[in-house]
Amino acid sequence: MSATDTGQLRISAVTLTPVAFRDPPLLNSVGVHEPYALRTVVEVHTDGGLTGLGETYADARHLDRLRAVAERITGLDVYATEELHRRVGEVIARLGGVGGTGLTGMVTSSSTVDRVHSPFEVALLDIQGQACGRPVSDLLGGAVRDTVPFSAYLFYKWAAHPGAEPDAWGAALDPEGIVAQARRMVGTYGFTAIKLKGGVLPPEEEIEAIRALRAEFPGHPLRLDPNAAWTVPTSIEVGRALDGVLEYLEDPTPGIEGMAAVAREVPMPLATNMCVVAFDELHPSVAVNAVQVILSDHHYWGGLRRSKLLSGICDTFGMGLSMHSNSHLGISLAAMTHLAAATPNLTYACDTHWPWKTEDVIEPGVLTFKDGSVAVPTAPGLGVTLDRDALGTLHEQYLSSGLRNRDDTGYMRTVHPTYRATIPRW
Ligand SMILES: O=C([O-])[C@@H](O)[C@@H](O)[C@H](O)[C@@H](O)C(=O)[O-]
Ligand SMILES: [Mg+2]
Repeated sequence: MSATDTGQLRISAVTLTPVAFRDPPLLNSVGVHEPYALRTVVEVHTDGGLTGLGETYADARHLDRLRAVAERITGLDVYATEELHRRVGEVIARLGGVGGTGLTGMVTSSSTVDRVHSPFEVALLDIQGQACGRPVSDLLGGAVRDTVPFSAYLFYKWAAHPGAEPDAWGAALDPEGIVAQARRMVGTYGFTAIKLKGGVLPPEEEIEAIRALRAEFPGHPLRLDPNAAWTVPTSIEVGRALDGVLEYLEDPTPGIEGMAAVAREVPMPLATNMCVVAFDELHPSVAVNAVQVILSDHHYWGGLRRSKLLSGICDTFGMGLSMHSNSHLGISLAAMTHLAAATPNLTYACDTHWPWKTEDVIEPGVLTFKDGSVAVPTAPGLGVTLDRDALGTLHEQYLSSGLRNRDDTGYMRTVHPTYRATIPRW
């Protein structure tokens, strides 16, 4: 009788594969994206022959922590995700130190244990789903929607990486460029909501870009996210100028106190993936009503089940829930889609960097966009399959790229040597 038949599915080995995939020169408040984005593909193997997938960051310190956890979980029952979390905690306590993942290149104090736990938990849920023949969304309470809406994620960008040929998107450095980018992205994917990554140009220019988007897309909810590039007074000014235009304003200024000061004076909800990125930051934020919308992200909120816990907390305290994204691949998109499908109070279109990538590690065809939404996979587990050739190619790319940490600021300095990532800048 196999391990699956007896209900005993134990972890027999873990494979961690860092990969690098091409990324355009997208600008943000701390610099510019390097030619490659880094991710780690996590494969958890079981004695029953099933393998589960997870995807996470690949910055060097994070990878070291993943390796240490991988050694500690052999033999663990795949249903024992609480024990997994405990063991990850033990490993992180032994290794010492916090931070050090270059998560977004932004200020963050996200819990290290949750961040390291996440891809293993996702992989275990993938295995559980395969074992019982149900999609991961069923393990999270069942899909309450068949498709998950995502938003167009616009970036100011250069036409090309220094010394390279222009990419297919071209430059976007003014309102016309941003509107052209939006037309192309909405036209290709059918997105019904639009987010602009700000914090790049002086605020009045970004206000102008948002107004141009409003004129071009009168029915699309709009969001602006300057990643804490503005002071409190500037944030209030921008918030008031965009009254009635934005569905929410994301991280205008740093910190819970600063966000609370802005929230008291602007007409729209404030959202964050910077000042509340871990469970211990929820209470201080709720106490001063710093944010009205949390952008969840299973990669640093501790996986899919802990993201559901976050959704319950948001519900309890009357906060809205949206979803954050960094550069990611298909394993993450599958996990995000299952989670969003099974989270009733996730009422905003989720962020995704998906349109910016041209390479992946999964076999194509399962995750496709129609009218801006992705159909929730119905196959057992996450419903995606690794493309081993692609995985090998992107791993080779990781080795040859020489990149081992995300460093948007350092890369910007190679072009503008005096550049400083000043937060807030305006
Ligand atoms: O990829 C970027 O440049 C974004 O700025 C990313 O790092 C942020 O984490 C993210 O998209 C956000 O919403 O703040
Ligand atoms: Mg953000």
